[in-house]
Amino acid sequence: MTAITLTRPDDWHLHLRDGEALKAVVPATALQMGRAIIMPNLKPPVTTTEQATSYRERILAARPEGSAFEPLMTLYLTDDTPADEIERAVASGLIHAVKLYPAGATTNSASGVTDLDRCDAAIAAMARLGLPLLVHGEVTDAEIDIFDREAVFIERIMKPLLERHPDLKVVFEHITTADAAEFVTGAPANVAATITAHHLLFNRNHMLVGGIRPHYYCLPILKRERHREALLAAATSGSGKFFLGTDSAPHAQSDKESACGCAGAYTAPAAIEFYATAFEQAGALDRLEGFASHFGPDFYGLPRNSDTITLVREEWTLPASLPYADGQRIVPLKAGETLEWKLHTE
Ligand SMILES: NC(=O)N[C@@H](CC(=O)O)C(=O)O
Repeated sequence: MTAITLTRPDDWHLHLRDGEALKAVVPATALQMGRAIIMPNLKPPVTTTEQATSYRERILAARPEGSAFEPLMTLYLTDDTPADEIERAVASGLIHAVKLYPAGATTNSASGVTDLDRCDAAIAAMARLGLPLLVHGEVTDAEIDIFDREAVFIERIMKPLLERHPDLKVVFEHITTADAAEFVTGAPANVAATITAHHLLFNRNHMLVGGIRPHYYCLPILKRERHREALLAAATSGSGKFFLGTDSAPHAQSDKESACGCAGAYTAPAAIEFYATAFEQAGALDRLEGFASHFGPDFYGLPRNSDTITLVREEWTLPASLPYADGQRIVPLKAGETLEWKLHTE
């Protein structure tokens, strides 16, 4: 095949940051995606409808001329999120989900939830109003090995949460293990998952063999090959429970290439190309459109996009780095490497 045309995809998990960074990263996503679920882990986090509404305005202002890209906003759940904030969020029509970060799990998660019981009223309101909870599914206990944190989360947090709120719509974000893929497959229809392109393409050897490659360091961390295979099988299964969420997470080059580097892979500049590569490797390019463009809006109860994009089989090389905020540079994943699929642009 030399070209494929798809309904325009959406990104159901995206970090855009704020301030000057917006101008640097919003256009990359706006070129490919119709909409994106915008993560609220700013400093300070986006915890109110009012904050999310003004953050949305700043994102809209960073779109390229003529772009119809639509940011779908989220709120950051804290121990103190009141149920009436959930009602305000739904009434606004601009907030499409609430994000659960266990306190300390990842970048800017210090204000995250310490005990889910404390959020019970807010979560009950979400279940009642049909507002999805997006879950960073890792426990943070110091004694749990970083490679086991997702699997332990399922038993300790996810299952009890769904037992208490069986009607809650839950997206298990950026799943990285066979355990999570199996859990979501067996769960009722109100439970779905996003999968990143990098977890479909890479395992932990790519990050650690022959030298430590900080641009592959993200959370949840890349796992062993058998987990990558299970994720690829889930993504290409045709199940509507699995859909595209890049978790593109920009950090300045100096913050990644550091003695204590930040977690996050910047994949937005070639997101759909990365997914096409993974699906082609699995012999499942015909399943890409469902995963990238149909199942996400179906789960969120939104219309599918009505326009299309075309990918062509054409070699191109990702730049070694790109401009970022405050005169800094940012290194995309697979910087300087050649890709085989390219988004066709006029
Ligand atoms: N994925 C990451 O490694 N980092 C994300 C946070 C997150 O989604 O965990 C970030 O905001 O940098």
